Order: sequence, then C-alpha cells, then structure tokens
Amino acid sequence: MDKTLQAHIQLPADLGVAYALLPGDPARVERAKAFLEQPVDLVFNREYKSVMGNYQGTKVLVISSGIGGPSTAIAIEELAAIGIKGIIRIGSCGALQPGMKLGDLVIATAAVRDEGTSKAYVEPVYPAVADLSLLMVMKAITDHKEMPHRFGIVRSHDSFYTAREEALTTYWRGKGIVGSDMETAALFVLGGLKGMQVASILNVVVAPEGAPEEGVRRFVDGEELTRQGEQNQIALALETFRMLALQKEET
Ligand SMILES: O=P(O)(O)O[C@H]1O[C@H](CO)[C@@H](O)[C@H]1O
Ligand SMILES: O=c1cc[nH]c(=O)[nH]1
Repeated sequence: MDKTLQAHIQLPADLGVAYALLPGDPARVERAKAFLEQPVDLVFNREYKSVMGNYQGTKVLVISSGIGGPSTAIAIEELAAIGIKGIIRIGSCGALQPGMKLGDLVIATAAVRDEGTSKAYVEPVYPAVADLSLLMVMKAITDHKEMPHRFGIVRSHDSFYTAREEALTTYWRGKGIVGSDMETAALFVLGGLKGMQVASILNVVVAPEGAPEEGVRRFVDGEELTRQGEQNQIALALETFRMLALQKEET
C-alpha cells in the first residue's frame, strides 16, 4: 500500500474511502463529525482538517477546503489521488432571489464560473455542472423530507469586499442565479474533468437583501436558522452518499 502523504491534505492513499464531504470551514468538520459513527480524527494541516467515520454503513471522509477556488482545487486534486470518487460540498452562501430565507438550502445544478481557478484548467466555455446521479438522489430525498430548499444555478466568485459586489449581485440576480459562493464552480469543473461525482449543497447565511459580512458574522456566532440549515445540509449530503452506495451495490 502507498503510505506517501499528499502534500497539503496530508492523507495517505490507503484510507479505503470513496466519498468525501467538503465544507469550506474547518469548524464545520467538527459539526459533521457528530453525525458519524466511530469517527476518527485524521489531520489538521493548513486549512485542511479531516475526520473519517461511518454513516449507516457507508464510509465517509469529511475534509475542509478553506476559502476559494485555489485551495479547493488542491483539495480535489489530492482527494482524487487517494481514491475519492464522489465529493459533496457542504458550504454556505448568499441568497439572490426574493423569498429565500436564512437556513434554506440551495442545491446547485450548475455554477457561473465567475472565478479564476476553473479557468486555469479549461476554457470558460466548458460547463460547471453537478453530477446527475447525485442530483437525482437529492431530489428523491428532498421530495420526502421537510427541508426548505431549491435547486438552481449558483455563481462562484473570487472577491468579497470590492466596490463592485452589490452591482455584481444585482446583475446575477437579474439572470436568475439563486446563490453565491466561492468554491462550487471549481469543484464542478474539476470534478467534470476528472470524472468524479460532484455536487454542492449550500446553506443560505446571507438573506437576499442582506449585507454579506453581517450574515457571515451572525452565522459564525451561531445564529439559529443558519445552524439548522447546516444540520440539514450535512444530513442531506450523508443520506445522498448512503443511497448512492446502495445503488452501486445493486448494479
Ligand atoms: O462556508 P464556506 O463553505 O466556506 O462557504 C462560503 O463561505 C466563505 C465566505 O464567507 C466562502 O468560502 C464561501 O464559499
Ligand atoms: O455573496 C456571498 C455571501 C456569502 N458567501 C459568499 O461566498 N458569497
């Protein structure tokens, strides 16, 4: 077995796990860990904190990506190198469309590539799309679960504090985009290029007319609706992997 550690995530290739949850924030790894049976702490190097455990018979790795495309792409590359086949991002986002509430889930079907990382890999005409099988499983689960959510296109961006942020949000709201984050496009493009199964479930922490920094601050402080949204997204992601694994066993 190859015991060589990946340079950044510091994990070896013999973990024997095929599915990974990918939050941005290392603190979310701890909260996802609470859903796992026999959880084992693995590594905390730079922004990459990892734990592994079982969810109702399915082995799952949880590892943080940090903020933005570059650190996410490094995580995806190294996860692919250790045999990860499926990744579900469990991130936070700003809502763009009227009526969306804190703690609602956005299940990204595709992402606007308004960032740089995915362009370092492939021309901007290449689409950033989620894996259809994962989306179908999520649709089946959410059809029967009480969990405020919507499927739609998100926008991934690189900046947070420029003078153009409000204008950009207004522009993309007009194009029907439902949420904004910073990693989904890189995940979808790399996942597509590498033939991995990838999806992204985002928890709304900034209301449609809210100030991004204020929403993020309140989420960090433990605001109740956004914490419930986080619990919902973790449960949905884990249940999706469990059902996917069952489907694979059956075929
Ligand atoms: O909460 P995470 O998963 O980090 O996601 C969102 O939060 C960060 C910005 O506050 C960005 O990484 C954005 O994509
Ligand atoms: O617009 C937003 C709001 C929250 N988080 C993001 O990444 N973008």
